[in-house]
Amino acid sequence: MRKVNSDTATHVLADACRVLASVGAGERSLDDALDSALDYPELRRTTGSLLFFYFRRKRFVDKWIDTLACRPPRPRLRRLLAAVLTQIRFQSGIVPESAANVAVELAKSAGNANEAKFVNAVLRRAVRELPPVDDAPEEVLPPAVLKRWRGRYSPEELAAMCRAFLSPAPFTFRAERGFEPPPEWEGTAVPCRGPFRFFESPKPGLVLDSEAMREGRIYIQDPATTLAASLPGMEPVRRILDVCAAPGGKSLLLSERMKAGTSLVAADRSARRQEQTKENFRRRGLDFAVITAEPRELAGEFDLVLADVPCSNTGVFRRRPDALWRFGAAELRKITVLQHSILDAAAARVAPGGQLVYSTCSIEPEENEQQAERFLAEHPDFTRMASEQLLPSVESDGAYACLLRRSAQSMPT
Ligand SMILES: C[S@@+](CC[C@H](N)C(=O)[O-])C[C@H]1O[C@@H](n2cnc3c(N)ncnc32)[C@H](O)[C@@H]1O
Repeated sequence: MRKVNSDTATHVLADACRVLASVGAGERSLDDALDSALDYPELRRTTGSLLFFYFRRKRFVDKWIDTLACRPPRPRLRRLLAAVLTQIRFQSGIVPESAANVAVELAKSAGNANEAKFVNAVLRRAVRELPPVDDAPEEVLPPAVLKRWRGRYSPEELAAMCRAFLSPAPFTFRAERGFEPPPEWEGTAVPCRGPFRFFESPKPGLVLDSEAMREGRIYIQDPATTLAASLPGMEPVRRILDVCAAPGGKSLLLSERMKAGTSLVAADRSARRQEQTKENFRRRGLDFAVITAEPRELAGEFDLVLADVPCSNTGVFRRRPDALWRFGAAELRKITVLQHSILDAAAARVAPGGQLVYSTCSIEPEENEQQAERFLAEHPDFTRMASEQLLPSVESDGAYACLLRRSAQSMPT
């Protein structure tokens, strides 16, 4: 086992606590918190990895804290215990006693001797009595999610989803036509929709640091993203609008399918995310228009409109395990109202006879089929041409996409 430099270990643990405080009771995503709450951004990977383990095993770790502590720890100490117990039980490269020592020193440095004593007592016991780990869905999935999914999936499907939740997602990337990953990347082809080429590699460092990455010849993406981009027919399409484009992943996929002379407008409400869209297009040598605007502020008529809307992310829990812990009835209501308004705004930009693709990375019916049903009931000039959902598995993320066509006879909006 690796003995980690104690400064590094202290910084990682302290930053993990900061990020957990910033995530709070579910107001912020783990990715956003990692982007903004770190004192040591150079250690982001290590801190992120620890917190990914935590959100996959949150149910176990939280229960363990309750068993070990004779009284409920105050939030600051609970966060410290959550982080260090995750290291002790789930991070195989870490010596449990060293992790415990670092946590006790951190508690001491906060200046409260009683708190440090408490942390010391809890952790000495934890290291002596490592409890067995159970991978059953009721020991892993957040209760709110388990309750919903039990009604929808068979025990076998639920167990498979749980296995996927517990396994870190493989590092996958899309390669442009004609690009072959060099042998040292040890890339293996991954199945996907449409004419795209996806690979999995156990060497993310080599891939991320490559010339091909800088030139945009490859793009880090999950194969499930090809579902939305492979549905529309491209033959009559000359004008494309992506209303939720940032950071450009699906626009890039469409660019591989579009005919010469087709234009694409990539719109998104987030100026910050659009900087990344611009950079992704620049690397690829694409001169698509990038605009910052809300979907309802957009104008013009397009042969193909893509609405890849914000969602609960329940289909991408392998990459965002914290999303399942943020999921709840109130969040679902809020996000479906937003999706409804974005889909309506996107539909208004579809030319008569044009196509509309609605997509999410959720597997909740309210965000997928039920949105499509509501839309069709309110827009009789649209017809559903196809729709499909992928369930998350150890091979790919979950996704949903629906292709709608506007009648050629309908009046322009
Ligand atoms: C799922 S992401 C899009 C991912 C993108 N299509 C890709 O493949 O790279 C959803 C996007 O919707 C945008 N969005 C547009 N209108 C929004 C609104 N009113 N509220 C929140 N997000 C909105 C977000 O900024 C975000 O970039």
